[in-house]
Amino acid sequence: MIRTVGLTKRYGNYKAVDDLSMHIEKGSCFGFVGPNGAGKSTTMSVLATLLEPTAGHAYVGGYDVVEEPAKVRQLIGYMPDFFGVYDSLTAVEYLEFYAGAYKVPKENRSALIKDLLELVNLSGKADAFVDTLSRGMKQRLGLARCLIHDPEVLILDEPASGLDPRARIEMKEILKALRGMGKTILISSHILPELAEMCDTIGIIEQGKMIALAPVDQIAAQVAGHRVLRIRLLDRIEEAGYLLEQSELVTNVDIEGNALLVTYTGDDNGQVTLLASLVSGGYPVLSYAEEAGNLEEVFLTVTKGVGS
Ligand SMILES: Nc1ncnc2c1ncn2[C@@H]1O[C@H](COP(=O)(O)OP(=O)(O)OP(=O)(O)O)[C@@H](O)[C@H]1O
Repeated sequence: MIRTVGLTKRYGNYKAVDDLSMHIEKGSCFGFVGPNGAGKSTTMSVLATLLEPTAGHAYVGGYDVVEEPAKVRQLIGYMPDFFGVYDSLTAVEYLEFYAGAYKVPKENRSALIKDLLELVNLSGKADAFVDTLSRGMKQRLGLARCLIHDPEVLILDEPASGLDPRARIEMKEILKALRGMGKTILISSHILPELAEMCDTIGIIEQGKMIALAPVDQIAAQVAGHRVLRIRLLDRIEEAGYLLEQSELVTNVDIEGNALLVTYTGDDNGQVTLLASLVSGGYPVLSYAEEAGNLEEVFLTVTKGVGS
């Protein structure tokens, strides 16, 4: 449903998106995660036909975003990371304005707007002025706005950013409902675990390049080659760290209090050998454990150092 092929976008000499290729199946939810400035918004703006690529191609529903932008716009609902709302309008008036812009037949508008407000849990705020809504409510109204022409594809640039935990949960629930309706969703965030809860595929982008892309249940496994071991010792911490650094399966050792955080690229058998080398060397190992397959950890591991 969405495809980019060698997509590249430069701002002057700076490559914000660098030879990015990805494919998002119809009906799936693709989580686009990356640190600030990674190129998520730029990629999404190209897909939303607001920016032209410098090189490469992007397609939505088979339409080239440069060749047939009008067709693409009809297919997508795009929610930018920052958007203004017209404060002097009520929630209903705001949606009526967009329904008009998308030429929704007049006779259908009020039922449609009622349904959309219900979907985004804003029925009680139908006649409230937009400037009286909380940030979370404004975000949900923005989501309703991008659904006004019943698009098949949603491109949502950090829809949960700046929201408190409760508002994030509400947003997540709405997105799940949209998935249930069969929409294809491309959603970005800085927060991998949050995306993992609702997406089926995760792409991690940094410095304009896709550095990991896998089904959500495999993204941790994909980087399992870089798991982190936490080894607590009674003493001789630095010495033990030095010993472990000699292993070619260990790429980094950090000391945190009385624990070593060991970045490890081997398999389970190698871990046993590593522990055995500590024990046989007489190091007083208190505990030895793999850090839980924490997705935030995965994210930090794969993005570590690339952007710094
Ligand atoms: N109009 C512009 N002119 C010049 N550079 C830009 C422009 N827009 C973005 N950039 C740069 O391109 C890079 C990618 O920005 P982009 O907004 O796509 O990243 P992002 O992953 O969405 O980041 P964030 O999570 O902070 O929104 C950044 O270094 C940014 O400073």
